[in-house]
Amino acid sequence: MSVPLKLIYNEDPTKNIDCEVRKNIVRPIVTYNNISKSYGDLQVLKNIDLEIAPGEKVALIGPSGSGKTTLARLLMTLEEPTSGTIEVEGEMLWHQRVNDKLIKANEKHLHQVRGNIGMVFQHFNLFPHMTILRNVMEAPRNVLGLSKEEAKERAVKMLEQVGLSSKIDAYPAQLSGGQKQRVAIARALVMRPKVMLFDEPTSALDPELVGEVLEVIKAIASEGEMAMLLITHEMDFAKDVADRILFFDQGRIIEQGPPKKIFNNPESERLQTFLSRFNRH
Ligand SMILES: Nc1ncnc2c1ncn2[C@@H]1O[C@H](COP(=O)(O)OP(=O)(O)OP(=O)(O)O)[C@@H](O)[C@H]1O
Repeated sequence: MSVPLKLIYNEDPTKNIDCEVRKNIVRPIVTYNNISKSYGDLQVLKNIDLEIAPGEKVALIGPSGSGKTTLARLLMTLEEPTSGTIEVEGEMLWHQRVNDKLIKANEKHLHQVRGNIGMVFQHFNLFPHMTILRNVMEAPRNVLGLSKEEAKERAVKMLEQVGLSSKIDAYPAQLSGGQKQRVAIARALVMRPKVMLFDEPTSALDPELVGEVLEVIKAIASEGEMAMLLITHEMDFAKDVADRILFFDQGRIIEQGPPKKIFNNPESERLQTFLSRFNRH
């Protein structure tokens, strides 16, 4: 089925000024359409519209509790929106009721979508009883149905890419936090996702281990193929890696644009205040 191409970010010319991506005609890989999310009386996300282009690196910054993780969890289908839709490659993630008519999401596509999104959280959640190699081979074997040899070949390559070739026979308990997180990254990448979500991947690490993980993510980002949504409190990292920064506050995108603009010429007072806290450190 052909999906009409559209010029992304052109609905509101005030958004993403200077953004290179705007000049290109691309079908977004991820589209949030007027997404709201509430937990009881607490409205955590308010009418979010967001399109991410294939290969685009988007960083979410903002105060604690502003809704960044919730936005990522919705894409992983770990949560359902209260209203609005999310589409991945033009297919929506949930059934929708429009004018009392139920429009069903395509279950087969939903399954594919989940396989196309990799996620790395703050906590690594490795299987403690399996070697590093087995940890990375597990999903290619069980989800993709690859043979043992194929899964092993892929996993070994991935572990090489994150600098852990020498640790393939070790168990998670024998690794540092930074190494564990690099295994978690390899485990997500081995599935060859089209979109990678990183939710504060370094915030549970000792400060001296943060750099090695950020370097690995930067290297992956520079390869260019995957779209990335990065939730981070590391401003220099966001500046280096992202094509576009979204500043979130109280469930809304307050300001967005290329890193240069966001960090050098923030427009809104809220963003200026937020950034001044980091500059003081
Ligand atoms: N399952 C839940 N039930 C109730 N409230 C929730 C739930 N998950 C998140 N919240 C609330 O939603 C708000 C947004 O949380 P979220 O984790 O998305 O923010 P965040 O911007 O990622 O914060 P941080 O930077 O601290 O991780 C918070 O007030 C949080 O307490």
